[in-house]
Amino acid sequence: MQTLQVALGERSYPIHIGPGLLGQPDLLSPYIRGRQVMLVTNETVAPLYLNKVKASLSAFQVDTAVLPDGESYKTLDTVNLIFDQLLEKRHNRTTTLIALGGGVIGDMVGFAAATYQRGVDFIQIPTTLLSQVDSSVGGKTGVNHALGKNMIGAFHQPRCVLADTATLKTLPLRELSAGIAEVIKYGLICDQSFYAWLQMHTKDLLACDDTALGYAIKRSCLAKAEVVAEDEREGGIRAILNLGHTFGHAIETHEGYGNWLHGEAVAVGMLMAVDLSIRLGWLEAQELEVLRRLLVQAKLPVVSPSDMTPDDFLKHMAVDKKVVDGTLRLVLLDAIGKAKVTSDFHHDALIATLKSI
Ligand SMILES: NC(=O)c1ccc[n+]([C@@H]2O[C@H](COP(=O)([O-])OP(=O)(O)OC[C@H]3O[C@@H](n4cnc5c(N)ncnc54)[C@H](O)[C@@H]3O)[C@@H](O)[C@H]2O)c1
Ligand SMILES: O=C(O)C(=O)C[C@@H](O)[C@H](O)[C@H](O)COP(=O)(O)O
Ligand SMILES: [Zn+2]
Repeated sequence: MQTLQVALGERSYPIHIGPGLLGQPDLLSPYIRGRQVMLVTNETVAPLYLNKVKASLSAFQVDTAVLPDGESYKTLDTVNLIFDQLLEKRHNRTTTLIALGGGVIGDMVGFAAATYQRGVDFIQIPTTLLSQVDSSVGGKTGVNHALGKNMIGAFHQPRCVLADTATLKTLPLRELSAGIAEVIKYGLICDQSFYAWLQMHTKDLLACDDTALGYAIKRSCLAKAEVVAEDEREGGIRAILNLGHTFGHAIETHEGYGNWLHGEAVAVGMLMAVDLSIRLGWLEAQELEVLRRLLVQAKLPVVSPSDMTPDDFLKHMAVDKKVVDGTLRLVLLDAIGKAKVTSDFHHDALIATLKSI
């Protein structure tokens, strides 16, 4: 097991990464303050891992909520099902919510924890690659709105993150690929040598090789922990974690939540960000092909949805959370490993990118 730390003063917390961590009581109990625990998962993950986690919590009053599975259920109505359980089982302010599942469960449970009785503790047990490298860390929680991704939410940090890499053995290949998209993001925004490593080892990640997965998860969490420690609430630098997301969220919203996986939409979005950075003269032209090859290797899409026009993109991008006073800001690259948030691009260049990808 490897342990990283998210350094946020009194809200600091560990990220434990390794195989076989589920079912170890000592990794969870130090982070549970009261006697009550609400273990929340979904219909797919429950038969796989719920009993194992529950068995490790025998010292507590454990209640469970099993939610429907899918991005289309990442809504206030589904979060309300968590509140129903919490109230029916009389959970008080010392309760701890535990999110067992992918990013959809993590985001919703985090939001329920941020708002139940004005805020209670929660723990992340991520079981997808995407949630182990990204969504379980950093405290962004929330739900989707029909008009925009993650539009309702709160910053609320978990008390600890337990990433059992053995759970990835049951993950469908398409979901593994979606997680690799966020891993590639870290190479692009802050680590050129990790990006080069990914060119060599993406096939190992797809084959669920323990060493490769362990390294990629650790490197990604380290990058995210550093950025979050510097800028917890996205006043500045944290926005680089949004590379490809302004385009990607537009795809997810337009296509209907769940039809394009988050990682798939981000993959095409990153290609757009690289294409635009090249058009602006900031990045070497060859980088578009390098990224395209890597995404293809990772079995990710490299073309935007056939039914989306540039106007469709612009409509959705206009509600992006990085928009300031009506001005769109994008995360673009000055070099591989060097991202910036900028509004310094010509509208025609953006349209050319939207048309060409
Ligand atoms: N909060 C953040 O910082 C942040 C960061 C990135 C993404 N996100 C959000 O995360 C969500 C995507 O997360 P995701 O990719 O984990 O998707 P997901 O939560 O929908 O999980 C993907 C699928 O895998 C299933 N699953 C989970 N673990 C499994 C396992 N071990 N074995 C078999 N099946 C398993 C799930 O039930 C689901 O069907 C999006 O809503 C995105 O917006 C949030
Ligand atoms: O943690 C962050 O900050 C991120 O931007 C990570 C992203 O991968 C993630 O998809 C996040 O939920 C997007 O945030 P949003 O603020 O654009 O909704
Ligand atoms: Zn993301």
